[in-house]
Amino acid sequence: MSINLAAAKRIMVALDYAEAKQAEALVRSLEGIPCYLKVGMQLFYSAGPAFVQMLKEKGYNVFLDLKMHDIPNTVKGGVESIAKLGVDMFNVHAAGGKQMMEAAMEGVDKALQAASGPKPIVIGVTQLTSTSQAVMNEEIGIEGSVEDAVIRYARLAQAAGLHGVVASPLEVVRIKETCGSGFVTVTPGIRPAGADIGDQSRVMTPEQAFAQGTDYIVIGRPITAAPDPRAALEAIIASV
Ligand SMILES: O=c1ccn([C@@H]2O[C@H](COP(=O)(O)O)[C@@H](O)[C@H]2O)c(=O)[nH]1
Repeated sequence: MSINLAAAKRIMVALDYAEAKQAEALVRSLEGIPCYLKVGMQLFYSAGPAFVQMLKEKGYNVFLDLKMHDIPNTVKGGVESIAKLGVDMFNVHAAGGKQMMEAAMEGVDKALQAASGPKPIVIGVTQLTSTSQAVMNEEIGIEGSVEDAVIRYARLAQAAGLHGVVASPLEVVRIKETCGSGFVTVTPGIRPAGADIGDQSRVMTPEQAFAQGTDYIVIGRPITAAPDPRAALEAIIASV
């Protein structure tokens, strides 16, 4: 089967596993498909930097999804450590504020002064795709629409010098209108038609998400929990 390489590069597979050996088996099963690989907190906390370095040695683009959110000085230090790993993308919570996001960018510059390498794409998490309108208003206590909240975070992230945001595909058109087409959007909350939504709330299919103009889609369980993950990824690639 021939693979649409351009589409594959814009699909991030979430390696949400407890142990390195499970993630390694998944990566082996996807061999030859140039998808992005996303390492989140579950795998990073157990497998650590060595796992990220192994993916980089295999030539993968890696998104380190640790969603940093702390005081500016701590985030700057954390970013210095992860920028030295040579990841292609990482993120911080936009809710940490402009000063915290600026500190993240300073952390990148400091790491790259010490060890030269390509500059990672730094993105801000807006409203988690598991957060519904009701949860945001009634539990978290943020007023207004989710879309407006996402746009405020996106503007703040852009003002702090970040390259883009994580949001749901439902907000992509407004993010691009507000921040420009070059402002990167990374969209989880992706479910092929008929797939179980699980804990996600703001969802679209892969085809719909790309039709909104998103740059990257993030997909975990529809691939990792499939009986044949490679076939699931190939079907998604073929659908977009
Ligand atoms: O708002 C966000 C930010 C990050 N994620 C991450 O994306 C994947 C989605 O996995 P699925 O199994 O496809 O639901 C997961 O690693 C999340 O931590 C997100 O879903 N929403």
